Amino acid sequence: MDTALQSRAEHRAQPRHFEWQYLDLLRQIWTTGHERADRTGVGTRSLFGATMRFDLSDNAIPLLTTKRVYWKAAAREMLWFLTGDTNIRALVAQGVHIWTDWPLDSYRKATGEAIDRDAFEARIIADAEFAARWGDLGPVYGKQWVNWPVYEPAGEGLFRKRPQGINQIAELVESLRNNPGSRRHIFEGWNVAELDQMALPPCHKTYQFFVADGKLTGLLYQRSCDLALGVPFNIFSAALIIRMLAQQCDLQPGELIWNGGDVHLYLNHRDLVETQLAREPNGAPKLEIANRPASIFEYAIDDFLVRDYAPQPHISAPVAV
Ligand SMILES: Nc1nc(=O)c2c([nH]1)NC[C@@H]1CN(c3ccc(C(=O)N[C@@H](CCC(=O)O)C(=O)O)cc3)CN21
Ligand SMILES: O=c1ccn([C@H]2C[C@H](O)[C@@H](COP(=O)(O)O)O2)c(=O)[nH]1
Repeated sequence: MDTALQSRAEHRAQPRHFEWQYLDLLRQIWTTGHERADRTGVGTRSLFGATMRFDLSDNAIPLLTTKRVYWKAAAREMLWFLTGDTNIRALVAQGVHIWTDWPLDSYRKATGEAIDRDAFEARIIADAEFAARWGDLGPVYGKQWVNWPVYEPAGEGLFRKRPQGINQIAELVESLRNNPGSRRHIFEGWNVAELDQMALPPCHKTYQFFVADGKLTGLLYQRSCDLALGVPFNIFSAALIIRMLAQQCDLQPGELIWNGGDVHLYLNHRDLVETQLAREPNGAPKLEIANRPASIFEYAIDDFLVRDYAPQPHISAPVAV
């Protein structure tokens, strides 16, 4: 940078709070989004193609401050993905309810039983057989990330499934360590052949990474984005996996770049949108990772500490199933 530019940059006012990107998108979609019917029957306002960038240096973490985000639920979900598990039982046992509505909906439709969510979750925890039958989401994120199925030729035009699939996360750690300049640092959830077995096809489907100057930057492409409920979790989780990968690969955190495809607000989120847009961001939350486990698969929830997070009150909103 020439010196004139540099000194101008140094004298620039404080950068805008990271959260304005989110609030601006919320306002833009609510006021100008394309209104349409959607799969859930709720209806949305929608915009196609959006980007947000978050600086992760100095432990900064993109956790919204204009409403409380239950980041531990998102962190537990991320750890659950990394185990390869796709059954909600382990989540429900930890008090994480964000995936319960989909198996519950299938169960109600299949049996006609008008069971409520708490009773369904209690049965999932109490009865392992019931959980195996009704709690599985199919080969969603965790399965594809750490055990992407591989079929090998078995002669005479037949194929056999390899006992162990591809662990994309383990391979990514190796490639970041051994070939940082690669343009192939990707993990992918969109297994075309298995989409029809999934409770929901992946939304946060593609993650790509970039190493420069000892820093790890990650880009998430999310095809479908519930801006009010899903995205606050998704940006936290994406930042979290960048931080875990950086730690495992002796890199510093760089940036998170979030790219949304169909970014939408459900029509029944009006109260949330109006309440949240009347608030202003405050403070700079930090994430500390208190331990360095031997591998990316060995983090525990207590390894993650969020500091300087004093958000405004939670705003509840219904989830479209
Ligand atoms: N319509 C829709 N939006 C989503 O965000 C979403 C889906 N469906 N289906 C699959 C997963 C599940 N995810 C969810 C589901 C629910 C919440 C939710 O209700 N969040 C509330 C309360 C969280 C809590 O109680 O821990 C929130 O205020 O963040 C968030 C993400 C993200 N995904
Ligand atoms: O991590 C997630 C998972 C899901 N969503 C949202 C995006 C949509 O509102 C629904 C998925 O519906 P599709 O019809 O499959 O697009 O869930 C999210 O924002 N984040």
